[in-house]
Amino acid sequence: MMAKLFRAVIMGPPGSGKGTISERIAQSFGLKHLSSGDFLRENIAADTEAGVLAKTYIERGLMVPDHVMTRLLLPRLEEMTRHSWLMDGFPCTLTQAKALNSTCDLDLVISLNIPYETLKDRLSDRWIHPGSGRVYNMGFNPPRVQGRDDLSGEPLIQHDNDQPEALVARLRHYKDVAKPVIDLYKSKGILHTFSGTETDKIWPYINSLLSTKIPSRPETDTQHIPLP
Ligand SMILES: Nc1nc2c(ncn2[C@@H]2O[C@H](COP(=O)(O)OP(=O)(O)OP(=O)(O)O)[C@@H](O)[C@H]2O)c(=O)[nH]1
Ligand SMILES: Nc1ncnc2c1ncn2[C@H]1C[C@H](O)[C@@H](COP(=O)(O)OP(=O)(O)O)O1
Repeated sequence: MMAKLFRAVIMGPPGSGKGTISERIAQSFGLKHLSSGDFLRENIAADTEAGVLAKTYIERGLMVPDHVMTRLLLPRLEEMTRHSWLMDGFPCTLTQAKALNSTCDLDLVISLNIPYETLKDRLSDRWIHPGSGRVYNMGFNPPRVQGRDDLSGEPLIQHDNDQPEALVARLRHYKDVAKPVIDLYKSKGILHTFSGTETDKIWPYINSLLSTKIPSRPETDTQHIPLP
């Protein structure tokens, strides 16, 4: 018999570790990791109508408008009716949260609360493989060969909007738009907030919370794979 499906969202400012923690959750609990940034990049690469539109905003370091995001993501979620998933990067705004609400019932929302200084240090040290979206940090998870992606060997790049000047504006914007979303999930009783400066210290708390909510891997009957 298939276990109950599980749907979760992870929220947090840029650099808070959503991508990093989502990968750990996906590995440990067998949820599919869905990322708004990855969906956008796939659509841009495939030159879809929404992708072409989204590109004009992303290139300027702007948020993609709500109607483009919902047009892009909701059909993908509707295809996932038989899967458990964890969504990273969506919803970002109250309009997006309401649209998501009308498509599915969330079981849990994880909100990451990380000090500004920590975000600034991490992002100024973040390197990305543009082809895959794989993320490195020169201190925390460096690539095996400096400046090169572990799998493809291709060069890594840094985003202009990861630099401190752009980051201040991105964080201010995140705070403004995320607050009503966080309030909404709090009022639904599904919000869990984790604060700290290190992913490795936050992770055990998230892991134990999810262990109480997802007793076994939802789409297989295998045991949790413990993380190193
Ligand atoms: N030093 C340090 N770096 C970390 C830690 N956790 C994550 N990182 C790095 O910090 C950067 C940001 O982490 P991501 O997982 O990309 O964060 P995100 O919230 O998905 O960021 P956005 O995609 O910008 O929204 C990456 O370079 C990570 O490798 C940590 O505990 N310590
Ligand atoms: N839910 C959402 N609403 C609006 N724009 C979004 C969005 N999710 C992602 N974007 C935009 C912001 C970024 O310009 C771009 C890339 O997303 P990302 O990979 O999550 O961000 P980052 O560049 O901070 O690592 O897409």
